[in-house]
Amino acid sequence: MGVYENCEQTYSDKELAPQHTESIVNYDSQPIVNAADRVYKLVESCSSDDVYGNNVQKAVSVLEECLQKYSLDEICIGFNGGKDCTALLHLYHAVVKRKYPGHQGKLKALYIKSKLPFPEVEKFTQISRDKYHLEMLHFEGRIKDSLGQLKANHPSIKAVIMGTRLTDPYSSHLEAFSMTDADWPQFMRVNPVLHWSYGHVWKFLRDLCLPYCSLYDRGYTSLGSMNNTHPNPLLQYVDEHGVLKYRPAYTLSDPTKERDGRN
Ligand SMILES: Cc1cc2nc3c(=O)[nH]c(=O)nc-3n(C[C@H](O)[C@H](O)[C@H](O)COP(=O)(O)OP(=O)(O)OC[C@H]3O[C@@H](n4cnc5c(N)ncnc54)[C@H](O)[C@@H]3O)c2cc1C
Repeated sequence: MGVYENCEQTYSDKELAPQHTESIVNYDSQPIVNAADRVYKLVESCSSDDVYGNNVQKAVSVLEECLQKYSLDEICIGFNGGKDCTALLHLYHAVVKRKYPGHQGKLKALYIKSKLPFPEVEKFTQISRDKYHLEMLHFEGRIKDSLGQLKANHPSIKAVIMGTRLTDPYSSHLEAFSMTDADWPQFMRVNPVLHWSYGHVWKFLRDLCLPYCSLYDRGYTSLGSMNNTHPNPLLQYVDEHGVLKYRPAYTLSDPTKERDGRN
């Protein structure tokens, strides 16, 4: 598993676990190397009534439009280790590979560290940095202040690609390309996965065998900081030994309860 050898169990590891050998799994051991081929194959083969496939297609075309409007130097992806931007990072990587096949440089990623980050999130962002060859633009503290520092320290950046979905708080008015609000540091917010559902994000991560933060396999369905995030109570169960456990995030059946572990 290369870079992932020391990391906590991911979905991909679980699929390889010995107890699962009786089932047939479409496992991709090199999902990042094969990103462009697999993503574009998915997009090219989807039918008009396939909501998931159409959402992936839409995300790819928003990213392609972004790459027409801005150079790679003018773009960074907002990456905090959450599931939405994990799916998005893979899409961005795939679209860049398709448009610039010989590109060897690093993609810029913005990571604003919260006051009390989960160590698992920190670790996952580092693993992703190495695996996707990211240049991390690292800040700490409030998002708004950090964006002010981003503008001052990296004046070439004009657009931030984000994993925001319409169901996120205060996001229902957003479009694929929306400037930040007038009282925020000015960046173009690029929102390729706005119309994705909770289930679409998990389908994408699991179908493409992408690594994701291990907290999601321990019942967390939406990640904030350590002081305001818990496993989702809807995923709780008691095992045969009477031990309280949590099912993985992708098993959550009611997507409206995604943030039930956050306060
Ligand atoms: C670039 C940017 C521009 C913003 N502009 C505005 C604005 O104009 N007006 C306003 O009211 N609020 C703005 N916000 C705040 C935003 O609306 C959310 O409040 C914030 O993203 C946290 O939401 P969440 O907890 O739901 O996180 P998420 O659902 O995880 O956030 C959605 C997406 O934002 C990005 N993101 C979130 N947190 C981070 C982080 N710590 N480091 C890097 N990327 C991150 C990721 O791409 C993530 O997928 C902005 C945030 C960012 C990162």
